[in-house]
Amino acid sequence: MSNANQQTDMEDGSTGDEYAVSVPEGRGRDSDARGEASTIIESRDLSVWYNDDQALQSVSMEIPEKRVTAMVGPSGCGKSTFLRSINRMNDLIDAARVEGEMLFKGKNVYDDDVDPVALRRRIGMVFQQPNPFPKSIYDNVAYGLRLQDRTENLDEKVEDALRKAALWDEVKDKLDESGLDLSGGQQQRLCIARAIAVDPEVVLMDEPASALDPVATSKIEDLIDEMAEEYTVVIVTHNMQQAARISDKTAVFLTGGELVEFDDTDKVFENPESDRVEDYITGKFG
Ligand SMILES: Nc1ncnc2c1ncn2[C@@H]1O[C@H](COP(=O)(O)OP(=O)(O)OP(=O)(O)O)[C@@H](O)[C@H]1O
Repeated sequence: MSNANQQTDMEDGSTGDEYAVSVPEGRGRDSDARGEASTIIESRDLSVWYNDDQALQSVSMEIPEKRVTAMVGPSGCGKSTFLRSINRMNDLIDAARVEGEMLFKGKNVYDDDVDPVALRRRIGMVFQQPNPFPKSIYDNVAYGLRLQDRTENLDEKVEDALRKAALWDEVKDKLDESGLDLSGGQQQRLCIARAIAVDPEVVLMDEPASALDPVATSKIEDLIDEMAEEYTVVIVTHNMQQAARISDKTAVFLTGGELVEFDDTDKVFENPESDRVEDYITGKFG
């Protein structure tokens, strides 16, 4: 798909959530054409607390394989907390406590015999701020492969990841230069290349385009669409137009960490079940 004509979300050029949202014509992903997908991740009554404050309330959701699932909702409603629960990044936060289950291919990732480091190899993550290592472009992409002693045909693997991240043509002649010297949008695609170099099954993205300009955002959106051919993508976004453009499924969280609606993206945006969701997506609150 091309988002070249969608560089801003609103006619007045703003990108804020404060205006009413409608589903754009020619939505990016056509779930029906892809048929049924099996569930790869399933949360069952998942609740998360930070000390005594509950951030997620008994969330149950099935995330389809090789699809794009978007999480939207007002600030502080628990989107990032849910995302981090999938690959146990919340383990790194001392105050965080999890109850319930998060199944990845049927196995609860919180079982005692699950190694979180191994889990994160299968479920990679891309953050809001591009965070390349202060290393060469090549070494950024090769990093995870070297850690795992998977250095056979390393050049090919690095090229393959950079191609999949739609960055190869821009960097192939300067692989030895620092990743930090790239533009913000290129740095984010480098982080995506680094995440996919180790062949994860799932890529979690926490507002991956919110620090980028509209052109770089459009490239990331196109890339997410392509990534879903091979990976399951779960993305947190503040931008509901973006969710409508790029996702197959949308989860709407509302204040208090409640999952209020989870359905096909066009259903959520065109005909939501819940009045609260309708109010939220039409900008009446949030
Ligand atoms: N490390 C933390 N320690 C304590 N409380 C936290 C921590 N991280 C998040 N919280 C709290 O948990 C709740 C959910 O936060 P979370 O970041 O998951 O929401 P969000 O929907 O992703 O918000 P935003 O859109 O603003 O990023 C908030 O009340 C937040 O203050």
